[in-house]
Amino acid sequence: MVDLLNLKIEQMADLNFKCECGRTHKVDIEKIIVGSNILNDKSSFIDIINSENLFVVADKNTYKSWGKELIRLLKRENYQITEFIFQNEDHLIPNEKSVGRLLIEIPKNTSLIIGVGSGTINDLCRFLSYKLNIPYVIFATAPSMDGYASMVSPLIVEGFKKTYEATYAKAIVSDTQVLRNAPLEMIHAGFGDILGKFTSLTDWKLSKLINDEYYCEKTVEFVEKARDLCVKNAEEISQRSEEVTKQIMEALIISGIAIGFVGYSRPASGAEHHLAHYWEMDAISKNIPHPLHGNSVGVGTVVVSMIYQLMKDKLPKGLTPPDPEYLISLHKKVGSIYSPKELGIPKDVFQDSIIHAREIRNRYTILQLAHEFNLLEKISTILTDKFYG
Ligand SMILES: NC(=O)C1=CN([C@@H]2O[C@H](COP(=O)(O)OP(=O)(O)OC[C@H]3O[C@@H](n4cnc5c(N)ncnc54)[C@H](OP(=O)(O)O)[C@@H]3O)[C@@H](O)[C@H]2O)C=CC1
Ligand SMILES: O=C(CO)COP(=O)(O)O
Repeated sequence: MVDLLNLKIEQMADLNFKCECGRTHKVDIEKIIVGSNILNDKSSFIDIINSENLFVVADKNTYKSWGKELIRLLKRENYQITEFIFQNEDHLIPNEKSVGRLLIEIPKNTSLIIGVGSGTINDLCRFLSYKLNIPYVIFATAPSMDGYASMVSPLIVEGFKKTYEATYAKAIVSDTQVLRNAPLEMIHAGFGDILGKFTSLTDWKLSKLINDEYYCEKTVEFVEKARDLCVKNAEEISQRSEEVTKQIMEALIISGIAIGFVGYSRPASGAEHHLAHYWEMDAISKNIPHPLHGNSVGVGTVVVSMIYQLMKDKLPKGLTPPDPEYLISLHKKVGSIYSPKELGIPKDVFQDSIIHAREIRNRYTILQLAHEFNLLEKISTILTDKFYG
């Protein structure tokens, strides 16, 4: 039996074991690296790039943060490289236009796709890889979300954020020297995505108790252990030490692995994600900027924990919901935003999101339970007053 809770991150590559839950859990990722100054020691990752014709994808910022240096190194190693750097003036969106652009640019003889970036670049490269059946490796530039190790790609199609089946990265390569220098907001976003596990795991348990949904205790413990290590060191996050950056990155990778264990994003994504997706889609539909995914999830986690409090006499026995005051205290330690108003979510959008966010995914969460008790309007009014006055 695999001692899941005591594996080092690099030992999680290529896992395959039969779990007590009855399912076989797998990780089809050949290599996971969370190192330091790794371009100075190419032997740690170069074996993974055993293809000749590379298609390297980055955007303006990620090219600067790591892409340029990586491309220079790969050229020195005589790989054939076609590079495509998104030059968007605004935020790059994982939508039809971006997927189409990559399809236009990718050479026919590409044998490996290399993404240099965080969530959006990773999802675009993963989707391209899946559709074209060409492996991809992600060089991660920010510890901002938990999708590096997952096998799904949330994309915006016709304005709607939907999670598409995709594939694992062949390898995840990250360097704490690069990660710790990402904008602080992105590090806070990663922490927010990790905080989200307080409510996503509670929603999963809720559905197990109410609907007898499949539930894996080992997966839950695996995610909780990584989450709790980050939480323990929350105060140090803004100092960007290599050690804490590594803990955040590893927790994010573990959360992605948990998605793969289960086959869909249940361990990582509950009502807090549905609120975050709702806010993001609303902003995209109005062509206005939106907060980073993880920053929205971090706020959504506080909001959802308050919904749990408001619903406490309706919860099944044995469910322990997260405490909003505790979550707020963690945000304060980190210095991250915990109020939807401060995050820039318009009052009317917040009010509607409490009522309608449950509709964007077919997943049982506290929002669904509140809907069944006809309480969503009331909860929406209470929380809107609380945050917006
Ligand atoms: N597949 C999955 O399971 C998951 C996917 N996601 C998805 O990930 C996306 C969010 O990812 P997230 O990483 O938060 O945001 P983005 O990938 O959208 O990144 C925001 C911007 O930050 C910039 N950036 C990245 N790294 C650096 C760096 N080191 N230095 C300077 N700038 C940098 C980039 O530049 P620029 O401004 O030039 O664009 C980037 O576009 C969402 O679409 C979300 O749905 C989230 C969780 C799980
Ligand atoms: O963002 C995710 C996990 O952090 C993916 O979640 P969804 O399945 O809700 O798109």
